[in-house]
Amino acid sequence: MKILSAAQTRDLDQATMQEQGITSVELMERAAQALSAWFYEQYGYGEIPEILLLCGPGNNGGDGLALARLLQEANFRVRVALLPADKHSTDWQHNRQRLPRAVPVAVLDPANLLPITKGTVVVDALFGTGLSRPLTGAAAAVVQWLNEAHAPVLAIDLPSGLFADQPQPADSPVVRATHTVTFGLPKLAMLLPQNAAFVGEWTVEDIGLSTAFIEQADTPWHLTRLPQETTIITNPPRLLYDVSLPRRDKFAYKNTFGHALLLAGSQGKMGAAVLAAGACLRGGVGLLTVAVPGGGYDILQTTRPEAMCLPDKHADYITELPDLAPYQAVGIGPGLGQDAASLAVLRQLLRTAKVPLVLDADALNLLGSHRTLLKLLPPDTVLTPHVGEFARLTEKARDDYHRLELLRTFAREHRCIVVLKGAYTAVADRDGQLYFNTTGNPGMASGGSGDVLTGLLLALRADQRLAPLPAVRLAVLAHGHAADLAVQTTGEAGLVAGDLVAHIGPALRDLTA
Ligand SMILES: NC(=O)C1=CN([C@@H]2O[C@H](COP(=O)(O)OP(=O)(O)OC[C@H]3O[C@@H](n4cnc5c(N)ncnc54)[C@H](O)[C@@H]3O)[C@@H](O)[C@H]2O)[C@@H](O)CC1
Ligand SMILES: Nc1ncnc2c1ncn2[C@@H]1O[C@H](COP(=O)(O)OP(=O)(O)O)[C@@H](O)[C@H]1O
Ligand SMILES: [K+]
Repeated sequence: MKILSAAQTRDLDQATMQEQGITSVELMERAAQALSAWFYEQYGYGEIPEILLLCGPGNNGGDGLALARLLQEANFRVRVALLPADKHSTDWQHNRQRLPRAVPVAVLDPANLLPITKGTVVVDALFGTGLSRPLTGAAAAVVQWLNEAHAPVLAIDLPSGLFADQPQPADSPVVRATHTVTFGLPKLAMLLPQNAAFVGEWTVEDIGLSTAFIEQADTPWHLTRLPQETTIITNPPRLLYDVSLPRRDKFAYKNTFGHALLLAGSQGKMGAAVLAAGACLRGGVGLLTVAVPGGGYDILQTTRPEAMCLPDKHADYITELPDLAPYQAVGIGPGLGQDAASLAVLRQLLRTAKVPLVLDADALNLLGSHRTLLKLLPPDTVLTPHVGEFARLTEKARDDYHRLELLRTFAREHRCIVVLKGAYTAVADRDGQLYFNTTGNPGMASGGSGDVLTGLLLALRADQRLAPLPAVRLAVLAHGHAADLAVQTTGEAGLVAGDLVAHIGPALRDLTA
């Protein structure tokens, strides 16, 4: 799925009207119907004493007016408050006229904003994708008043004051919504941690926007999602995959799935090696060899009997690079430590490897503190930094948008695939395209989750049937999906990295086309 800019979103609306021969008012009606359906699902009859709709002067306000009518018809108690304005959009005027007289309408007086009654649900229909500058004056006063009321707020399309695709000044007011319902496609702003407090939970409502337009639209931003049922009616329903694991051939041989080498662990951090090894095995690798410090031999052999083990001559950390000839992919980093000897192993690996590499954790920290090594990265190497590790590889980002630019630039410059881990993990490839992952949950924010991802990436990079980018997108999607399956029994607090390993199998089964 693609993510479009605010300008492209406007063109998409136009293209939809032309393609389907409908007016903008009809499109607005679809939006309002989707919103009212959201209300019915969220709140039963009589559950909310009142819905207060705050409407701006443009089509976002028009959506609000149309929604007010539909909710009134469905017997919700509604009240409309208009932002003072000299001009209103044509569709706004149309829906203002259609609003039943029974709905009380007032114009907001920024100098005299009355308290919001407890229990009232507020709809923020002030501004959407048409916001052209930060909010000031009356609009800013209304937003501040709304935020101070701490009422439940449903934002239409976008929380007012938030730009869809670029940062707003730090001190400019933005509505803090509890929920945002957006149309057609998510907006870039919704995926960034810096906007989480404004956007709240979000959902995308399908209003039948032109798929032909979306298909041809040029954008660097994409989403990776679980398989979706086709909207075309087929019997049985067909699934559309963003990325998938090919089925295994009846006569499959372990070579097809590759022999992977994992270099991981140091004294006190053998758990990272065990978790990554477990994930690699559950990820379907043909054979796995794990190079560990000498002192980690028994641990690895006991916990992961399916893997072969190469103990280093040093007891506490890895000092030697094994002969790489047998392997189809190599992973390095989980629990590695940053000893000078391990740095030398990393350098030698980068110089000599002819197979796909996955670099994580301390391997990234070593790269960050010895940046001349970056020149040695073989093409399509996979790096899996979290935000802190990424800053060590590049620079401290000004904000989340700047970080995305640094990410795309880094991936292009070093011709590698960078997996920037977070709630919406972002995969950047060497062509400058970026894919946000949509699976996973906050239960993953505990030690070892990243090690599991490294192991799974290693397995899928060793799989001879998968190209680099699809393998990485699939690993990230499956990792989050494993967590979403596991959390159903463990709960978020109780989710540990080992649960992710245990659910990789079912997650990959769901992603097998
Ligand atoms: N165009 C369409 O066909 C559809 C549009 N939809 C809705 O329309 C919205 C976009 O509508 P518009 O393009 O009219 O834009 P908005 O309603 O988001 O805002 C535009 C209006 O706000 C004013 N404005 C912009 N920035 C301002 C600021 N900082 N301070 C004060 N005034 C400011 C503009 O001059 C204009 O009057 C979407 O977010 C969505 O909610 C939906 O109804 C779906 C269909
Ligand atoms: N709130 C969250 N929602 C979804 N995924 C998350 C969340 N927090 C962390 N994750 C995922 O968990 C993993 C954590 O990896 P990392 O930061 O390396 O931690 P660790 O080193 O403890 O394993 C990443 O894949 C990240 O995307
Ligand atoms: K809004």
